[in-house]
Amino acid sequence: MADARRAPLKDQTDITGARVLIVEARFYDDIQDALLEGALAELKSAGASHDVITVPGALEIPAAIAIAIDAAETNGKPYDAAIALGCVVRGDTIHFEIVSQESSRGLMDLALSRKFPLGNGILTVNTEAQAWARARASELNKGGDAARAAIAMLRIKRRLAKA
Ligand SMILES: Nc1c(NC[C@H](O)[C@H](O)[C@H](O)CO)[nH]c(=O)[nH]c1=O
Ligand SMILES: CC(=O)[C@@H](O)COP(=O)(O)O
Repeated sequence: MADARRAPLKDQTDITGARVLIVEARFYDDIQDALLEGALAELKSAGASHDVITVPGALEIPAAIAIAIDAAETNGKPYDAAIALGCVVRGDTIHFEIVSQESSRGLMDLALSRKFPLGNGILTVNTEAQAWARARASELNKGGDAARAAIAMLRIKRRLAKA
């Protein structure tokens, strides 16, 4: 597997108190627990609060994020960033391509159209073994990767807003 270590980003713009939405697809419960553990550890070290919404599968994640963002804005408690977590494992049909590509496209559309800091932690793998290699709670955890990406984008957004 390609080296999963990431060069630490230099931007340390304060995001203490940021509200982060996590939308998780609990298709593989135990793998999801590991991804969520990795993401929560990153949010804790960044001083951000979080809410978790659970959906049936990865295909539902983008819509759930859009619904939750709008509801939070209406309630006067907007989210500052979002993290998508899930695991899509290839089966016997082309459904894998649909679920993995459409969930990813939906997240990208959201991030671009709303200029919204978002991390994609949806694993798209051929086997559960590949998923576990990317979900175990360590520096390889893709849940932690997605949280770091969302945090990095939020720091950029806040820094540029002050510029
Ligand atoms: N096969 C996987 C799915 N499939 C379900 C879809 O995400 C969706 O919930 C369904 O098509 C109804 O709209 N979801 C995963 O998250 N992981 C999979 O491996
Ligand atoms: C990613 C999926 O939807 C997949 O797990 C479904 O399996 P299959 O393609 O055999 O129906």
